Amino acid sequence: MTEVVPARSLLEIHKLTVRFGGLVAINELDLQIAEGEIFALVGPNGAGKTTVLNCISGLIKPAAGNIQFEGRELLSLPAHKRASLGIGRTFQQLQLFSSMTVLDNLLTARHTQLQAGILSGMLPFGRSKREDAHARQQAMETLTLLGLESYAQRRAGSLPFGAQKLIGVARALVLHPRLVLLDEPAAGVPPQEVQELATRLRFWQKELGTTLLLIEHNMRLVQAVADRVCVLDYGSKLAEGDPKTVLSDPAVLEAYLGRGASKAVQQEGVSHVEG
Ligand SMILES: Nc1ncnc2c1ncn2[C@@H]1O[C@H](COP(=O)(O)OP(=O)(O)OP(=O)(O)O)[C@@H](O)[C@H]1O
Repeated sequence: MTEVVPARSLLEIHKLTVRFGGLVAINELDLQIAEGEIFALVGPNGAGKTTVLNCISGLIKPAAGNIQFEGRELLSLPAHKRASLGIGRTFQQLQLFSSMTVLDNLLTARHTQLQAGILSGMLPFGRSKREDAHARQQAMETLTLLGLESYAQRRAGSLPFGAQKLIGVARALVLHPRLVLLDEPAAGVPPQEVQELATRLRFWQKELGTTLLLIEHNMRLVQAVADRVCVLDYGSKLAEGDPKTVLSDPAVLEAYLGRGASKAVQQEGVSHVEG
C-alpha cells in the first residue's frame, strides 16, 4: 500500500482507539488530513467511520490516542469549543427544522457563535442588528455558492429529500469552518443529482479552501470529489491513497463484497456499495 502523506496536516489522528464494552470499534488508527483537501472515509457498515467523526467533533471520548487540529490537542476540549475552533459537521439523519424556511435554518447554525448577549439582542439598534444583517448576507451567499438560492424562502420540510440534504450541507458550511465533517451527504440523494452534489462540493472547496472529511457509501461521489480515500474495516485502516487505486484494490472489494463478488466488480467497476 503506497501512502501519500500530505505536506501540511490540518488534522492529525494518532493511534485512536475506541471501545464499546468488549467491542474495539477503532483500533490504533492513524490519519492525516491536509489543509484544503477532500478526504473520504469509506468502509462496510460497522467499520467505525461515524465513530471517527464523533471522536473529532467531541461526541465520543476515545479510550486512547490523540487528535490534533492545527497542532492543537482536541480531545481535552468540549464539543462546542471544537466547533468554535472551526470544525463543522452534518449528521446521517437530516437535522433541519422542517417548518422553518431554508434561510432561517442556516441562521440557526449561527446562534452558538453570535457574540451578542440577550440584552443587546433586545435593542433595536445595536451590535445584534448588525450581526443579524451580516448573518443573513452570509447565509444567502452560502446558498448562492451552492446553487440553492431559489430555495431561501421555501419551507425546508416542503423540499425533496435530495434538496434537504444539500441544505444540511449548506448549514454546516455557512459559518465557513476550516474543516467540515460530512456524514453520508449522498445518502438518499437521487442518482442523477449525485454528480451535481460533487460539483458543488468541489466548487466550494476551490473557492474557500475548506477541508472536507466525508463518510460515504456512494462511490460515484467519492470518485468524483475525493483527493484521497481511506478504507476502514473493523476499526483498522485497510487501504489509503487516491480513489481510483484504492477502490480497485482487491482487498478493499473483498471487504465490502466478499471474495466471489469482488472479482465481478473488478471487471465492471464499483459505483455504490452498502456494507
Ligand atoms: N454508542 C455505541 N454503543 C455501542 N456500540 C456502538 C456505538 N456506536 C457504534 N457502535 C458499534 O461500533 C462499531 C462501529 O460503528 P460505526 O457507527 O462507527 O460504523 P460505521 O462505519 O459508521 O457504520 P455505517 O456505515 O453503518 O454507518 C459498530 O460495530 C457499532 O455497532
